[in-house]
Amino acid sequence: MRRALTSIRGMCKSHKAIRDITKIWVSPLPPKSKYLLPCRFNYIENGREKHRDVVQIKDAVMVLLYNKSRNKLVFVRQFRAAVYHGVMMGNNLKVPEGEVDLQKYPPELGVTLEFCAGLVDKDKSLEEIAQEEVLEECGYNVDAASMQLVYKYRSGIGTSSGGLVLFYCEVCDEQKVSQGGGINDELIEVVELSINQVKQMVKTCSSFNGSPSVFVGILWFLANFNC
Ligand SMILES: Nc1ncnc2c1ncn2[C@@H]1O[C@H](COP(=O)(O)OP(=O)(O)O[C@H]2O[C@H](CO)[C@@H](O)[C@H](O)[C@H]2O)[C@@H](O)[C@H]1O
Repeated sequence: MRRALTSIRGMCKSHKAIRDITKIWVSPLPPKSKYLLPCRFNYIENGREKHRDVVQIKDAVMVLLYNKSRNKLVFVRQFRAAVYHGVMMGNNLKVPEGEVDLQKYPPELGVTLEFCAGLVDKDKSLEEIAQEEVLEECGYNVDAASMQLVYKYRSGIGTSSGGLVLFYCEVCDEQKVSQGGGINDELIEVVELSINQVKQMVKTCSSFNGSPSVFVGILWFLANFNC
C-alpha cells in the first residue's frame, strides 16, 4: 500500500509541503449539522420489518478537467478530514478521546488526489456549480455550457448515498486566470498528470487513499479518447 501511494505522490509534480496542521481532535456531532443528517430508515419487505441506520448527505458535482494545451488531466489535492478520520480509526466506531498523536498519524494520511468538486448547496444549475468550482479550485475560466455529462451515480450505497454528477470539461492555457486553490479557508493544491501517468495509475495502483471516482473518470477518459 505504502509503495502505491508513494508512487502517486511522486507523480504529482506540484506537490509541496502539506499544510501546517498542528493539532487534531474529535468531538461528538452537534445536534444540527449543515452537512449530514443521521436517521433510522424503516421498511417492510416481504412482510418483514427492517431497519437501517443511514446518513443523509448533500449531492455533489465533480469535474474531470483536461488541459488540451498541455495534454494533461487536472486534479486537486487537499486534506480530507473524513479520509484522515477513516484511516486513523480503522474499523472502530467510537469517538476517540483527547488529541490525536500526530507522530503516529501524520496529517499526510488524510491528503487525497481527486477531481475538482463541490457540494450542490446553492440554487444554481449543476453545470454552474461545476463551473464555479473549476474557477475557484483550479483557476480556469470556463462556460457552464462546456460541462459535458459523463456519469450520474451514487457516492455510497451502505450508510450514506449522495448523488454524484461527474462532468468532463476541456480547457486550454489561455483560460487559466488564477492559481486556483479554493476560497475561504480551503487549501487546495492543483496537480496536473500526463496521460501516461494516469494510465500507470489505473494499471498499477493497487491501493488508493481516496474516492473511486478518480478511477471511474480516468477510465472513461481513456476509453473515449483512445489514448
Ligand atoms: N462535512 C463537512 N463538515 C463541515 N464543513 C464542510 C463539510 N463539507 C463541506 N464543508 C464546508 O463546505 C465548503 C465547501 O465544500 P465543497 O462544496 O468544496 O465540497 P467538497 O469539495 O468539500 O466536497 C465535494 O467533493 C467530494 C469529493 O468528490 C465529495 O465527496 C463531496 O461530497 C463533495 O461535496 C468546505 O470548504 C467546507 O468549509
